[in-house]
Amino acid sequence: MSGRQVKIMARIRPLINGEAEDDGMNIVRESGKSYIVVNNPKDVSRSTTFPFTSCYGQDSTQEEIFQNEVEPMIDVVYSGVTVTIFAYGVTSSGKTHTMQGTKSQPGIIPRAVNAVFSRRTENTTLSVSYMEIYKDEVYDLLVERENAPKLPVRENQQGKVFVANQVSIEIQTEDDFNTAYSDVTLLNKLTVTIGKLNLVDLAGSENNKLTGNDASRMAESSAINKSLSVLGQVVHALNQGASRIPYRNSKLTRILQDALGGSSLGLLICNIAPTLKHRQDTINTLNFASRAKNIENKLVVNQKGKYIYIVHPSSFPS
Ligand SMILES: Nc1ncnc2c1ncn2[C@@H]1O[C@H](COP(=O)(O)OP(=O)(O)OP(=O)(O)O)[C@@H](O)[C@H]1O
Repeated sequence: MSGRQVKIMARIRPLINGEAEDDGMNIVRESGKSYIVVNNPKDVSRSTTFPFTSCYGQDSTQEEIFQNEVEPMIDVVYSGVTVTIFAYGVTSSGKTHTMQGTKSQPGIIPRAVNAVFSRRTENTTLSVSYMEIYKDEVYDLLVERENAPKLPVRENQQGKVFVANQVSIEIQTEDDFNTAYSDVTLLNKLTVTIGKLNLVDLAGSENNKLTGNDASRMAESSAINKSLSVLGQVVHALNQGASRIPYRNSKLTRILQDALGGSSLGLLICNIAPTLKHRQDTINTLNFASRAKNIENKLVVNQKGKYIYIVHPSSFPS
């Protein structure tokens, strides 16, 4: 992580649902560097190349991603460092597979929880809370939806940002976590915070087509669009060492301010689909990553919804 606060990596998912192999993209590895080349079938000379510190191809495994990218970060969590891991990409690009996975191919969240439990001492307790950001307002998902009040985002005297009035439940075992987790997975999209480890599964980004005349949907799209766009600006500003980081411009970045800033480490995973059909989405996602890396590009993103799930370990003196 030397010096860089947010590392950016890419993962190309395998072909699914009868998709045919085509020459949509390939990974080039040269002199210790790796690049994703997004091909332009009409004009090969206009293919686009995106450099990444780490690229994972269609045959990558959940295990190697966890071992290479995530496990070293978990090792520092108990030493007090905040780590935030984001999965970003369009619908069906593999975000949920990467973060959550399946029973036979568990992803980052269950592996990270397992790793956190295995490093826990007798004096550590874990509790969970979870919340949703919807139209830039925060709701408690442990409270019945109809009764759920908007939760205020506050700052304590030390300037630490927190979500006030949140319900949290203690978990004693990994099974307790799995029970809570299986409930929350019904909710589609989530963020997990394990103490000082935040695992963030952003909802699908897609081209921002604000069509139709459904005012509520348009408000939703535009709030989501803004929060992702601000996230890009925050990641970019952190990487640049800027003096002003625009955390306050959205609830998502405000809540993650403590996680993203200071001495924290981050990993942004860009999930992409392999075929030419997804070419424009892929370019949008990689542009998002590039923007964070200060490569000149434009960003147009949209996102459907956002849920946040938090596990807090606390240590007590023995
Ligand atoms: N690395 C992978 N290996 C095997 N299958 C994968 C992989 N990545 C994605 N898939 C499969 O591709 C499909 C879409 O992936 P996934 O549901 O993770 O996408 P998503 O980005 O979370 O989409 P959405 O934003 O719509 O929730 C799923 O059926 C998933 O199992």
